[in-house]
Amino acid sequence: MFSVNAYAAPSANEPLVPTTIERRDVGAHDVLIEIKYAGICHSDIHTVRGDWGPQSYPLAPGHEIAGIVTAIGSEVTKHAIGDQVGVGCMVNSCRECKNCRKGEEQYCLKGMTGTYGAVDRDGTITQGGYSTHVVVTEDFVVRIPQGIELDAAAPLLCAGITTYSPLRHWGAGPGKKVAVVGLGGLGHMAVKLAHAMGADVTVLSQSLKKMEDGLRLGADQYFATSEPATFEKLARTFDLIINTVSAPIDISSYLQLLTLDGALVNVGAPAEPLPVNVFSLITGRRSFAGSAIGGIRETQEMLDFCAEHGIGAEIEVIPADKINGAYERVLASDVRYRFVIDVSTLG
Ligand SMILES: NC(=O)c1ccc[n+]([C@@H]2O[C@H](COP(=O)([O-])OP(=O)(O)OC[C@H]3O[C@@H](n4cnc5c(N)ncnc54)[C@H](O)[C@@H]3O)[C@@H](O)[C@H]2O)c1
Ligand SMILES: [Zn+2]
Repeated sequence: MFSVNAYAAPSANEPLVPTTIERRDVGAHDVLIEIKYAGICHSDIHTVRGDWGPQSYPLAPGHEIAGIVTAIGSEVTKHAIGDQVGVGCMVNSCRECKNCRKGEEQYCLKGMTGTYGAVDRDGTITQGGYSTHVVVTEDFVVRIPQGIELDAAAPLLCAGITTYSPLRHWGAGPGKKVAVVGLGGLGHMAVKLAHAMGADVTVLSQSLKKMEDGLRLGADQYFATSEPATFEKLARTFDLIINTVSAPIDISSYLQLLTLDGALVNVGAPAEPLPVNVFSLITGRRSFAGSAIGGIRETQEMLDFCAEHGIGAEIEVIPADKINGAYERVLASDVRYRFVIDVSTLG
C-alpha cells in the first residue's frame, strides 16, 4: 500500500478537504495511473451528499479519470508505460455472469465495482479520481486516442459513455429525431454525439439562456420547456428523448413528445421516483426506459468515435481548491459544461 494526495468528503454535509488515501500495490494485472485530470460529475455530488443512500467516509469521488500509465504489473498486456488512458465509473465486475460476458459489465449480476465508495474485491472501499494516482486492473482501463486532449477527454469517461450508449442502443442516426433534455455535463455530450451520429437534434432546456451554445454544439433546434407552447408544438415529434436532468421532471408531458414507438430514456438519476401517467405510454406504444453508463468495450468504441469526429467535452479546468465552489455552481446549473480538476494542483 502507498499513500497519495486526494480531495475527499469527511461526511455528507461537510466540504471536501485535502487529505491522503491509500492505494494498493500494483498487482500482476494492475496498471498504475498518474491522474492528470478528473471531471466533476453530478453523480459525485449525489453520492457524497448521501442522495442515493449512506456512504462510507472519508470519500474521494471522481469517475472521469484521465492520466498516464506510470507502472504496469508483470502480466499486463493491454497498456504500456507512457500510454494515455482513462478510467470511468467502474473498476471491476465479476466477469463471469451473462451480462459481463456480453460486455455489459455495468449490469454485472453480482454488481459492478464502482470507482469510488464500493467494496473492492480485497474488502477495501474504493476511492475515486480526485487524487494523484490510482491502481486499476488492466481490463477496466481504456485507451485515450491521440488527438483528444486529456482534460477534454476526462468527461467522456462518464458523461460521454452515458449518453453514447443509449444513443447507439436506440439507434440514433440519420433520419432520427433526437431530443436532449437538460444541457449540463451529460446533455452537452448527448448533443455533440447525436449530431455526430447524423441525427436531427433538439435541445429541451428550462430557458433559452444557453441556446447559442446548444446550436454551436450541434443542435438543430432549441426550445424552452418553461414555455407551455413548446409541448404543443412538439407533440409526437421525437423518436428518442434522452433525459439528463438531475432533478425530477414531469415525465408524462415529455412522453407526449414521442412519436409512435418512440422511447424516452432516463439517464438523469434523481433519488425521487418519477411518476408516469400510463396514457402517455399507451397512446403511442411508447417506452420509458433507463440506461447506466456503458460497458468497457463500448467505452473504448466511444473514445475512438470521439477521436474520429474531433469530439471532446466543453470544460472549465479548475484547481483542487475550487472543487467545493464548483459543486455549488453545478447545483445552481452554472456550468458550461463540465468542471475538470487539474490534478497537479493536489500536490
Ligand atoms: N445513468 C447513468 O449512468 C448516469 C451517469 C452519469 C450521471 N448520471 C446522472 O445524470 C444526471 C445529470 O448529470 P450531469 O453531470 O450532467 O449534471 P449537470 O448538473 O451537469 O446537468 C444537469 C442538467 O439538468 C438541468 N436541471 C436541473 N434541475 C432541473 C429541473 N428541475 N428542470 C429542468 N432541468 C433541470 C440543469 O440545468 C443541467 O443542465 C445526474 O442525476 C447524474 O447523477 C447518470
Ligand atoms: Zn458520472
